[in-house]
Amino acid sequence: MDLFEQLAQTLEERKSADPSASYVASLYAKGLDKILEKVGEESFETVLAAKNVKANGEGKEALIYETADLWFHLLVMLSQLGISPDEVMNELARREGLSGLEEKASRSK
Ligand SMILES: N=c1c2ncn([C@@H]3O[C@H](COP(=O)(O)OP(=O)(O)OP(=O)(O)O)[C@@H](O)[C@H]3O)c2ncn1[C@@H]1O[C@H](COP(=O)(O)O)[C@@H](O)[C@H]1O
Repeated sequence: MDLFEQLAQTLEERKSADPSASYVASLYAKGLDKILEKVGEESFETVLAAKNVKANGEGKEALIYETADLWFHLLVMLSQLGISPDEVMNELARREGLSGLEEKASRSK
């Protein structure tokens, strides 16, 4: 089992956990809008961290930290909506070897 699958299993288990004892359960209890707010916040923080690396060549650890926060909150969002990380992986696998430029050009044909 890979880390995403393992985490997805933990997130599923947290659906019946006490919100006062689990961060994930507290997010579920607050609802999808709160989860989406966290995804937006973590996306913004990831972009800021990446810009800092670009400007100063420093802060790669901060960028890794923020990216982990973002991936984690995306997994919580997917879990809340009943979508497994495997389904996203399958979509990426389907695209493997398909040039993004060719795919975009084929849309207008
Ligand atoms: N990977 C993570 C993980 N990454 C980040 N976070 C939490 O995500 C939150 C994001 O940070 P913020 O500073 O934005 O949080 P905050 O200020 O408390 O948020 P707001 O209340 O302001 O919205 C922090 O509380 C982090 O601890 C995580 N919490 C849990 N996990 C995984 O989820 C599992 C289940 O967690 P619990 O449900 O808490 O047991 C854990 O065992 C971990 O594997």
